[in-house]
Amino acid sequence: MRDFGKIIVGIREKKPLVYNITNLVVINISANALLSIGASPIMSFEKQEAADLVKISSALLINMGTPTQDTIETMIIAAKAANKIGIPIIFDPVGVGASSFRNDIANKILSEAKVDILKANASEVANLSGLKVQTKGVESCETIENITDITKNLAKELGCIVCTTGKTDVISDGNEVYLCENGHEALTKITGSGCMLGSIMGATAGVCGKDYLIAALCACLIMGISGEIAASKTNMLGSFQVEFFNALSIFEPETFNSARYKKL
Ligand SMILES: Nc1ncnc2c1ncn2[C@@H]1O[C@H](COP(=O)(O)OP(=O)(O)O)[C@@H](O)[C@H]1O
Ligand SMILES: Cc1ncsc1CCOP(=O)(O)O
Repeated sequence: MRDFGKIIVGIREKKPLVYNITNLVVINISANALLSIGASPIMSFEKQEAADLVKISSALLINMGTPTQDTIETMIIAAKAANKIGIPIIFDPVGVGASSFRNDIANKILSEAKVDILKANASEVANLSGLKVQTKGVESCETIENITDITKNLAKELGCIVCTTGKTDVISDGNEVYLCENGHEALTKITGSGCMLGSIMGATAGVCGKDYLIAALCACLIMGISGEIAASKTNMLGSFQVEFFNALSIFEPETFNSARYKKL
């Protein structure tokens, strides 16, 4: 089962600090997702402390879900500091394609910083790839053909790992491609599933050495399997969220026995 078990144990042992500059909708659930898996969260928007926070963190998560001029500046400062000391950056371009403001922000971040993992839903990945795909705010709303090739090509173009989420998650470094089939539809009915996945990717990337392809795949498996476990306990969406956190908190190396993924 590759090194997934080692990653989950590593998170519990190291308790990696994940510095989240994320959106206002998910700030609490993302912090709780990290705590549930055994990592440590810090959430901050203030540029004056960005460089100091990077110094003590194992990974940086940048999520542009509720962008403001100020937070974007903080993201750029933090990202440059992260590049300097070599901690991984996970970038979630939430809602790119919905407004030209968001498109400009995503392009600015990608041109001014070296992102290690770009994690986005299919509409966002398609838009970043230059396809004019209809987007419904922050949700993916079209089935995009050839998403595997689009993901691989974007990874090659950006020189980073790209993880496209959906019923099947596609993860590529531009050469290798993994497909992760774990997950549950209930994950699409609560806000913040994709955002929590980005934060969890911060935890996996923070303990995986430099193998960010496996870190991204591992986070997708953790998310998908935990979603499946939660859905097996309840069909109520409120309880689903509680069960999802419960599943994260008792996730063990053996839990990866339910992993459904393949390498193309
Ligand atoms: N139809 C689906 N069935 C099962 N799991 C899904 C489905 N759609 C998305 N997921 C899972 O939900 C999580 C969030 O993905 P997604 O909804 O694409 O992101 P976002 O919330 O950013 O739009 C991922 O772990 C993904 O695998
Ligand atoms: C609803 C909403 N609006 C701005 S950010 C956000 C949360 C999006 O979270 P996710 O893309 O993970 O569902």
